[in-house]
Amino acid sequence: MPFRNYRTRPLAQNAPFPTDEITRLLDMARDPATGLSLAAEGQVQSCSLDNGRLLLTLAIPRDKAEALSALCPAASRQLETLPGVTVATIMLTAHRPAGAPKQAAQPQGHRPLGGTAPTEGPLLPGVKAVIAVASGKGGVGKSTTAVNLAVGLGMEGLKVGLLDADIHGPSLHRMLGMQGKPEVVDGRLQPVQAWGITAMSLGMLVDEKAAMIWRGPMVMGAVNQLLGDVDWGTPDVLVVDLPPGTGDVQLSLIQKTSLAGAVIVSTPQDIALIDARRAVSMFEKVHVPVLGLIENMSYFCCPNCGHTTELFGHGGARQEAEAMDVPFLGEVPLLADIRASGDSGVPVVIGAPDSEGGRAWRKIAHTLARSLRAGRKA
Ligand SMILES: Nc1ncnc2c1ncn2[C@@H]1O[C@H](COP(=O)(O)OP(=O)(O)OP(=O)(O)O)[C@@H](O)[C@H]1O
Repeated sequence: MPFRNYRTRPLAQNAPFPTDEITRLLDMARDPATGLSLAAEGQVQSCSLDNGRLLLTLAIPRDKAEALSALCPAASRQLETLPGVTVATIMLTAHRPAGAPKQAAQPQGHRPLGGTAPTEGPLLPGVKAVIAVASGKGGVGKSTTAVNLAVGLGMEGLKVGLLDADIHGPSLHRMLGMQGKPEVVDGRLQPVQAWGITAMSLGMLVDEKAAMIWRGPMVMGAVNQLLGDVDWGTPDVLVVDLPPGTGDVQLSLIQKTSLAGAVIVSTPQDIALIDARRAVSMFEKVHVPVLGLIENMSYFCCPNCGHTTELFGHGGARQEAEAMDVPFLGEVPLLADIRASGDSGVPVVIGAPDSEGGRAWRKIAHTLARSLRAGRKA
């Protein structure tokens, strides 16, 4: 079994990952009827050990996903015989079988992390509302917005979950200051508590460099698992931070959950607004209500003299929202404090709730909370 891109963390003291031993143990959980095994079919994407919790991510052929996921519980038990391992979790992501023709991207059925049987049907049955935070263009502050909105909704008294579905660049765990690996209880990943909400990011589970090169089906497999295999409980709202653009993750999320709506983040720059328009139009085409547009990095306010500069122009998102007939939710300035809060893991709505940035996001969270409570569009 090829071991590529795995993180070398000692399993037992000072020992490297015993790759041959892992392969041998996975092979012991072979299906006697078909001869299939995770060792023969899987490619290791990442492998890590933290406080006795082993997390192994395997890429498997898409057409064997169901048969192989059924082997996960037995394979996990085998891995738990390794020294230093108390709980082993196997996460499966799918890839196209070699030589198979490319197909239009389609989300796959939900495949469990080691422990439970495959399930069908809509994911997130206990979640009352799912809100996507999206942007057409990268780097406009979508993740920063998702974090501050989610925590802001929590401050409004709602029970909130936050999912980082930005598979190619997960960052929420850092913005929330989350460390270590999530717990696994009864084969289900437990979201981590931070600042009054619960959150889960792929960045806590796999090697980020490995995830960066994942292609369509693997990305969608990972999203399905983050939705279906995490014990989200019964939050009032699950905020999902999407990757920029209109690709596989957006498609998977739309097909696998019933989205209550999408919030689009843009800077006032023309180029970002053109992409924001594309994002709005994608959600409208699939009948997902656009809850509104947020203008981030709206203007720069000098912390020394208070002078305001409109670095990327100003007011473009408000005009765009009017032109597209979607609500304008508000503008957030470009502030050094906001950048610093993202790096320090303390969201600005917590660290500086009365700063300009803190006030702006709390106001938007208030508007969204009101509309969620009223069960109607903001
Ligand atoms: N209003 C703001 N003021 C200052 N810095 C900001 C602001 N919004 C975001 N940033 C900073 O800009 C950078 C990019 O933000 P963020 O990661 O939220 O963008 P993104 O749109 O999610 O990016 P990606 O496309 O990579 O997912 C981060 O360093 C963040 O701290």
